[in-house]
Amino acid sequence: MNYAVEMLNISKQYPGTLANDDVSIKIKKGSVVCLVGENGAGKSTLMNILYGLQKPTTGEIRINDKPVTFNSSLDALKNNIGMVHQHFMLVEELSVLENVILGMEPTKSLYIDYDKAKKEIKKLMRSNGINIPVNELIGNLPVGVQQKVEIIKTLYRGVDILILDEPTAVLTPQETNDLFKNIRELSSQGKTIIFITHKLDEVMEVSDHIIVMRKGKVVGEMNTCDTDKYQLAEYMVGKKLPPVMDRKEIQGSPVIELENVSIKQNNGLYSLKNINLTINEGEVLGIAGISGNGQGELARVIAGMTKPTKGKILLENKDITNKNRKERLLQGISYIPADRKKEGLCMQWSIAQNSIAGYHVMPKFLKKILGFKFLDENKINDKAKEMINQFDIRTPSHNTNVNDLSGGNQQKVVIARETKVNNPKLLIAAEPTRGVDIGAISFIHNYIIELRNSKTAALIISSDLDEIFTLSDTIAVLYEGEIVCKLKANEVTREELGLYMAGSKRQEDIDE
Ligand SMILES: Nc1ncnc2c1ncn2[C@@H]1O[C@H](COP(=O)(O)OP(=O)(O)OP(=O)(O)O)[C@@H](O)[C@H]1O
Repeated sequence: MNYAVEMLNISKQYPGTLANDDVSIKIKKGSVVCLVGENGAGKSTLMNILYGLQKPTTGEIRINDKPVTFNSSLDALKNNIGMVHQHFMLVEELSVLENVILGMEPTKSLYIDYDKAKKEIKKLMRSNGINIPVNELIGNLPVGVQQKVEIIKTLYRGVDILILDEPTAVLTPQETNDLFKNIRELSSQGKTIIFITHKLDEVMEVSDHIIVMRKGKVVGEMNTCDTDKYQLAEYMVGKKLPPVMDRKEIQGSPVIELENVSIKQNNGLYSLKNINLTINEGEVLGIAGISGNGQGELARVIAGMTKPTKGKILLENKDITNKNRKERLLQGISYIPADRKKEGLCMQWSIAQNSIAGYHVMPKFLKKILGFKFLDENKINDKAKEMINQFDIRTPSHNTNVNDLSGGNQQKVVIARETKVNNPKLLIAAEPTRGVDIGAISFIHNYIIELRNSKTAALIISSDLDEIFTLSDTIAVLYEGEIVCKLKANEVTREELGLYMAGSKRQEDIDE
């Protein structure tokens, strides 16, 4: 049999963690294979080994029947293997063209032959149904388009085997559809695609074959046509997931109120325009909408990271418009940011240090959590161990750097800190389950509803409509910085919401 990839008896030992434990996989040429499994199962490690970023402790790799040894990703590229990471490796200040040819610039009489490069890239784009302005700066492009640039970059390098690590985590549904079209096109050209994801609908839609990992081992393999997403979910978690918790009926008073809040940017455009909204005790308000329509700004203006140009913000009837982030934190506003690496964690700090990061300079919190107004390492470690247990954070120790955790486990550290240290009156959670496995999603969803049942108000921003429907009492849609509808979650359908997300406005729903 002609396999594109064979990884045989691969083990990878990190200090304290056996990330891959005698893993063997064989991948047929031209197939689309999904690699699934719980957080920390070893999926990224296995793919980083295939891409030459990590060396296996033991084991063998064969590409197109030939044994290979990789010392770096350059070796992998020489064997026509490419990888697109969750966090793109593009230079924002350079153009699409410059990024694609970076390190592989064609030359003519000692100068870069941009015309030749442009022709080649345009040809690649045409044959893959991709259309991107090649002279545009990367920093000006939406993430979905940046990802296409990453794919074109790998194809420019002649890649036949393409690894995509959670490629849809940052994409809108439309961008995800486009990506799947590209994947099908590439597979029909004989390219082999390996796709890591936690989203089971995507697995069922895009793959031919599925490999399930748990605790460093391959625990199952199947053809996609022989399973369904419910069976797969059970396979991945090893048990049935608990149902979503019942909601208590709560007649709460307002926790947070926004009155005509606007943010005008330097270019004169508004990222938020006349936002009026109230979230009551025991209410989850879900913000739906295609990302880039003001969701990030809304979270940040309430958290106190940015100031509104106009309007008022009230917390329990008190004006907090001019209070900064630290003051709002002290008053009970917790914030789980969408990007855990940029805003949620100090990546070089340990879990224990991150478990109180931000709060560590506030004596009031230190007294509340540790019993003292100063830092006591033993108490911090105990607190971190408690969080590790409650949130099932997979790590060898509380002293492990968060940089060495798998993506989903990093996310759990942020959620644990923002909900356990602060006991929030208002929880702002942007994409709270991004990169998190289905078992942990179920835990986090139930945990947010438990907080809501004990009267916490919550603002949930999510590009995943299933998540919005699961968590919300009320749903609002943001479109171009404005709230275009606000409805009870049980009175709106997905289809209706889709229309509002595309900009169709219903004023009577906004006037409360
Ligand atoms: N550089 C590293 N040093 C030490 N341990 C690491 C390192 N990278 C990963 N690990 C550990 O190896 C294990 C497997 O991690 P890996 O990132 O491969 O999991 P994953 O299946 O991709 O998880 P996720 O779905 O959360 O992304 C985890 O326990 C993680 O903490």
